[in-house]
Amino acid sequence: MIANLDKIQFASAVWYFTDYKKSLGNYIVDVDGNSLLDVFSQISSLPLGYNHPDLHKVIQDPDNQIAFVNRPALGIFPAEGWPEKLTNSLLSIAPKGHTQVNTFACGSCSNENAFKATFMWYRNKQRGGAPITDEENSSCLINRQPGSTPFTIMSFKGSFHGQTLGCLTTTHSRSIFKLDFPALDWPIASFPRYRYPLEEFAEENKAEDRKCLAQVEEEFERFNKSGRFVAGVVIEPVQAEGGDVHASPEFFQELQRITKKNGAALIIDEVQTGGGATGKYWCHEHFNLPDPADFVTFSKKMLTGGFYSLPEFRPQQGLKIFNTWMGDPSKVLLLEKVVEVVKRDNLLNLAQESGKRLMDGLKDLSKRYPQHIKNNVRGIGTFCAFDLSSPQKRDETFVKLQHHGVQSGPCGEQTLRLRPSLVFQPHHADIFLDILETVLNDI
Ligand SMILES: Cc1ncc(COP(=O)(O)O)c(CNc2csc(C(=O)O)c2)c1O
Repeated sequence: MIANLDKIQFASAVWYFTDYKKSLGNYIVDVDGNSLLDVFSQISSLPLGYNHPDLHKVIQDPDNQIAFVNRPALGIFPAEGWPEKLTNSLLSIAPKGHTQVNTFACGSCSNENAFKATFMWYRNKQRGGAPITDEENSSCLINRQPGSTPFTIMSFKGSFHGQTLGCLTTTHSRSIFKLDFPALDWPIASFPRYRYPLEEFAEENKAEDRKCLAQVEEEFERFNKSGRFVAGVVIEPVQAEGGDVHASPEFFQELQRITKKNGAALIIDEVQTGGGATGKYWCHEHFNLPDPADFVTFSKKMLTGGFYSLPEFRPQQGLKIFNTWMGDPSKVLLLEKVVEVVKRDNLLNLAQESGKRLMDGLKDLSKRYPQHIKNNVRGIGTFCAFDLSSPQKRDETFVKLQHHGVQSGPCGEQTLRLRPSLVFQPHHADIFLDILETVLNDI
């Protein structure tokens, strides 16, 4: 099957063809009939696992079929009832203080448009109400200032924000994503790298926070002095592709203060951390930020891309935060049902309960197999990860887990990350941990 696909397109990234009829709940089934406990869930994008009956009902409902058949250009032809759909789905689970939401196709599209909305907001602040000049309108058509601005977005080493060109400039996780592509010269600061166990290295890790925050301040000063104004800062609550790298609530609280002090926007990229796996819909809500983030971008488990933004970031004109589809109402119909099921079945609490079972078990295995699992087991809810002793051992463990019936996911240099769906229960954690121990005795 891969060979057949490869006749049509590059297919070497395919892991295996999947039987989406037989895949069910937490289990993915390949076309050979092998059933694996899926703790990766399509790169962390399945909210309710495979073939959830409530989602099938959404599609079987005749009132909904119209939305699946007629995909609207949402920016100009929304269907009757669209505001209510957005209210019942996305706004019903919005981060505290957010009342505005836009939908887009994917995570990259959401981050790209958050960057654009940030640049417009920053330029309008500079204008202070002055009219747009003819020189601005003519110069931007040929990519020249003043119409094209010299603004930048600050990002962090190890980050991942997408592979479209603007996002790619803010992505720094793996060279394979960056090689051969042009990149904009935007500021890059360091994301904290902690020593574990955290309780033993509290002072060292606080010093690490201070060092990284000082770099943020330095980059603001360096770029603003040169007129390459930093209009926004984009950051993941946990750097996922970069290796599930965590930072303290205090780091994020201080980052928000520094960002505000420099007149820039804070863009929190919840594409991978958002959607409930951390026990809250929004991971950054574990950080008790003093104020709402200016933007919260999302995709994956939310089934639609998009961003929440504070009212001051609304565009002043049409067609600037805009594209043909602006998302997909059929995905928002599914999301509406997901939100209902998460509430009905208390799945955010389940993520906390299953996550605790995972973390306790992983910490126990890291104590009993220190030669294989490093002592930096980390996670929030089921958004967990552990490091093997080397990239090679990580890869070997990944393959042997697969052969023993577990589909996990690699990230960073030597990390295995867990990204189960929200229907993952404590007994699934036990099954995973038992199989992991079997594999640890075989690597
Ligand atoms: C934190 C964060 N921000 C943005 C993105 C981009 O989302 P998509 O464009 O892939 O939907 C992602 C997507 N994650 C992702 C995992 S592997 C991958 C890839 O392009 O290879 C992408 C993300 O994790």
